[in-house]
Amino acid sequence: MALSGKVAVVTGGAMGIGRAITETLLQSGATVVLLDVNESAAKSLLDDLHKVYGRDRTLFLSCTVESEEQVKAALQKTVDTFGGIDILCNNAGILNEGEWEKTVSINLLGVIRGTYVALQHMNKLTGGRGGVVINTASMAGLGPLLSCPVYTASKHGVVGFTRAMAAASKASDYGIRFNAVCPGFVQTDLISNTKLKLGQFSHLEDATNQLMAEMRMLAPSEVAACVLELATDETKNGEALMVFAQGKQYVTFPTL
Ligand SMILES: NC(=O)c1ccc[n+]([C@@H]2O[C@H](COP(=O)([O-])OP(=O)(O)OC[C@H]3O[C@@H](n4cnc5c(N)ncnc54)[C@H](O)[C@@H]3O)[C@@H](O)[C@H]2O)c1
Ligand SMILES: CC/C=C\C[C@H](O)/C=C/C=C\C=C\C=C\[C@@H](O)[C@@H](O)C/C=C\CCC(=O)O
Repeated sequence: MALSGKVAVVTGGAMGIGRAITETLLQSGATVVLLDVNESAAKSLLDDLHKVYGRDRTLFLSCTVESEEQVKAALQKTVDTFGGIDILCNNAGILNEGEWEKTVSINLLGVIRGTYVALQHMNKLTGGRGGVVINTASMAGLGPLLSCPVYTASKHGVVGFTRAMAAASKASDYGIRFNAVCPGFVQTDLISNTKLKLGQFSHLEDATNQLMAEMRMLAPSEVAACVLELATDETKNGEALMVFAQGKQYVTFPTL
């Protein structure tokens, strides 16, 4: 299988897109460590996964991506348990325009934190074995969602950070590829009760619902399949892969 012998870490791996990524990577032969704050969801998922994949290829570690200490401990535990890290999926994210600082803290700072801590373990220049980092951005990381400006900003930041890290890694010979997956609307808890999550922009919910209807919904597994493509195609570095109901498309960015 494509990922046999590989060790993957998935943040926000207990639910939604992260759960689908976890399952897809396991199906491809990887060992998966899922980090999440939702212990009940994670433990329920682990029970299901153990029945299918056994107990030796999955591990749940309670960890918020907002905490440097917890992320460092979780990734060290991963290395101590499984010998290294080959794939990091910075997937954890929230939608909350009312608590916009928390949105930035999780969606953007959490991606930066996970990347920088994992770099210490993955970088070939510091004893790592290289690998790939896949960041879950959004179509809102490529174009503005009028009802959630801060979420949009956080996801634009994820795309920019991913592309810059890809260039830095290539120029520095870290041996690590960096890519972003940019889904449209996906049927998960994140898009439930959006009116509450839009804060001062809740009056724009209808416009977003209209866009949702136009773009139609994705299943989490469709996003996970694109994550697997970015993980296994070693020609992909610095890419942003758009995923929408009609298909998928790599973004062509302007050359400055
Ligand atoms: N659902 C969509 O329409 C959509 C579209 C594009 C991108 N995304 C992005 O996909 C990612 C996953 O979202 P989802 O739709 O699966 O939502 P979800 O709410 O179903 O899952 C998010 C997971 O992240 C976990 N999480 C939240 N805060 C955390 C933290 N501080 N530390 C660790 N884990 C944390 C949650 O417990 C949950 O398990 C997010 O980055 C989101 O922005 C979602
Ligand atoms: C309320 C937010 C819910 C979920 C956030 C999640 O990340 C999903 C995002 C899904 C889609 C985002 C689309 C962003 C589109 C913008 O670029 C918009 O300004 C363009 C409008 C229509 C695009 C169609 C077109 O350009 O032809």
